[in-house]
Amino acid sequence: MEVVIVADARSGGELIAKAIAQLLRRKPDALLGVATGSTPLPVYQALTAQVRSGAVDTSRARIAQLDEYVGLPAEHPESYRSVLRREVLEPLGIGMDAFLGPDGTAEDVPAACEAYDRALAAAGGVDLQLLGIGTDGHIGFNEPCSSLASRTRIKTLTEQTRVDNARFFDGDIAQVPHHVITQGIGTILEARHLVLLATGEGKADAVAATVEGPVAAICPASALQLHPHATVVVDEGAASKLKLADYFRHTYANKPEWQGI
Ligand SMILES: N[C@@H]1[C@@H](O)[C@H](O)[C@@H](COP(=O)(O)O)O[C@@H]1O
Repeated sequence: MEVVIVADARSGGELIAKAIAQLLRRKPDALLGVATGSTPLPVYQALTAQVRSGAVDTSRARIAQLDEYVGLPAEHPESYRSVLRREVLEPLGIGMDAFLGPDGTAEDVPAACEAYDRALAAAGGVDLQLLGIGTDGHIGFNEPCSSLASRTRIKTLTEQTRVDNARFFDGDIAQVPHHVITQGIGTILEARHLVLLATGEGKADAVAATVEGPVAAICPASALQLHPHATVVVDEGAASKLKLADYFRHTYANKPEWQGI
């Protein structure tokens, strides 16, 4: 696992957007796994700026969703499908025909979950999966004690995650669904490159457990330690509880630039 400590969220966004641009130059129809939440927004903004300046071409790129609320109509402004359309697809000029996501409105949710895993595999797998992290170490919506081998499935949100996400629902927790579909940890680990972005001191404990703690289901993001190409990008706040911060700074500063992340 590589840990890159950046000055702020904006620099983190630019670094990851650069890696995505490099991937798209190598593979124009790459399947990009994207996450919702506030943290990845600087990545999407930096990538959009690159598209507008002509530095990167996203016309053949494909987008895959990480997770979704169960029961919210697809057109609900806070369904993750709507959020991704607004924050990723439209700014990057990518159409819904290049979008893969689970059906959170399906009558048969387990069948919809299995269908999504099959669709990801049929699309050739995710090339780069961008991840945020919950304060409890969750990735996607894999809450603590999720199986590290899990596939896409339905999960019940913890009260903390519903409280955290109420800000997207007028601060009204009653509007936050209890159930979600999330790519499983086993599914996420199949992506070729995992890039987790965490910013702010509020994520410092979760980041320390992810990077320096044991691989354990209590911290789902610690499963990244099992992946051969995982990059954790953190700002100073999110890095503040890393014991090996100086080591991470030193190795990244001395890395050959052509390697990228
Ligand atoms: N399902 C999403 C996660 O994918 C995201 O990483 C997390 C953190 O969100 P934020 O980046 O806003 O802190 O929120 C939600 O739970």
